Amino acid sequence: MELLSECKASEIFEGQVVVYKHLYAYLDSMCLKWCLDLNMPDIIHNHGQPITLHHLASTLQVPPSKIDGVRRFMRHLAHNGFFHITRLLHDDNEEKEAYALTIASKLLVKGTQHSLAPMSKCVLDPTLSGTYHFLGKWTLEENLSLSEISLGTNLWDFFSKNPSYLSFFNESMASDSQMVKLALKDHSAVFEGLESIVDVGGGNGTVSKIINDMFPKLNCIVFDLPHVVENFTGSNNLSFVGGDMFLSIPHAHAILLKWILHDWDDEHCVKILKKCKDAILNDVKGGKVIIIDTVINENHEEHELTQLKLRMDIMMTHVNGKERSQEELKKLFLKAGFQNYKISPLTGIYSLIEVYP
Ligand SMILES: C[S@@+](CC[C@H](N)C(=O)[O-])C[C@H]1O[C@@H](n2cnc3c(N)ncnc32)[C@H](O)[C@@H]1O
Ligand SMILES: O=c1cc(-c2ccc(O)cc2)oc2c(O)c(O)ccc12
Repeated sequence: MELLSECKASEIFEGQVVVYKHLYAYLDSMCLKWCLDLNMPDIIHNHGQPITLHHLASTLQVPPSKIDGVRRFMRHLAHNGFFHITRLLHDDNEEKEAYALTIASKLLVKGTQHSLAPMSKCVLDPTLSGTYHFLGKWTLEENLSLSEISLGTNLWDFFSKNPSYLSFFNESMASDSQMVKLALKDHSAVFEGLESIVDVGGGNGTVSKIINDMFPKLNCIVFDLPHVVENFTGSNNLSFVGGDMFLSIPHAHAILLKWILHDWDDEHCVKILKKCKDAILNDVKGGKVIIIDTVINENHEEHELTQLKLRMDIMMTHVNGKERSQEELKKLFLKAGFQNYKISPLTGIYSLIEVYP
């Protein structure tokens, strides 16, 4: 039987485009990796003005046979918003194409405050990204996370056994957290009046340092697994404490969970939230859990934003986590014994949620 006998040829070709777009989508990621491996954003930034293909190729010492390859990669990246192609008048009075940074590629320049280069390097790392070849196996294996299937151990144990990956991951999380700094500026009221806060799963303390800079009198405790925090030292109002959030969380006025709940399945989330509830000092008014996480809002946001969040949802299989809708989060809050919550959009991918006991 011909499955498509009822369809017009044009519809079949549209279907082919859908399939091929998905099939080749990983090449977008590979081009991004190419661009970072060759330091393109830094080279253009250091050049101080749009750079011609010839100049780019000579800076990189690209052999003549590959210069056209560079042009094609740059064309692809420009088409996807990473570079502007402008025209420069050369000494010989001839106009030449030149590449300029866009906001997206400025975010990939290394060593700047808002650099997402560490995040990109981590996500594109062959060992970590290679785990996604096992999604089929993940589906058929009861309970196991993708990391357990492909790396042989859960992600947090993998990091404890591979310290270079741990700092790689921490730096990538820290680079994302600098973006949160931009967003929190307009939401500083959530921290007002608090005397202490525990940043659960706070990694190298980037978010806590941001909050501490905004509120120097606020006592911030970065709480993470012992091997994660063992080499960090705090300062006046910022300290690092090692422990396990499933056992006990230090007491404070507020508990912060940034990018924690989406790392876990519902059962673990309820356990974490119950421990948070126990940790909120009950002799204070205004005690709460502050959550910074991704919330899927399919019917009320741009298609592209939902698409990104749904991709992240697939990514979370590496720890058996997931991205949730407001309704799914509400169920977790109520199950953990919380009474009330308030969700505000923060940035593109983040929402800010205050949960009250
Ligand atoms: C996705 S990272 C988020 C880091 C940080 N909150 C941020 O957004 O930049 C999750 C963090 O949870 C920590 N973590 C995992 N299991 C934990 C546990 N049982 N107790 C405390 N922290 C844990 C990890 O070590 C890691 O730093
Ligand atoms: O951006 C990431 C990337 C990871 C990641 C992907 C694949 C692996 O094999 C390991 C790590 O994990 C993340 C994560 O757990 C999170 O909460 C936020 C972002 C990312």
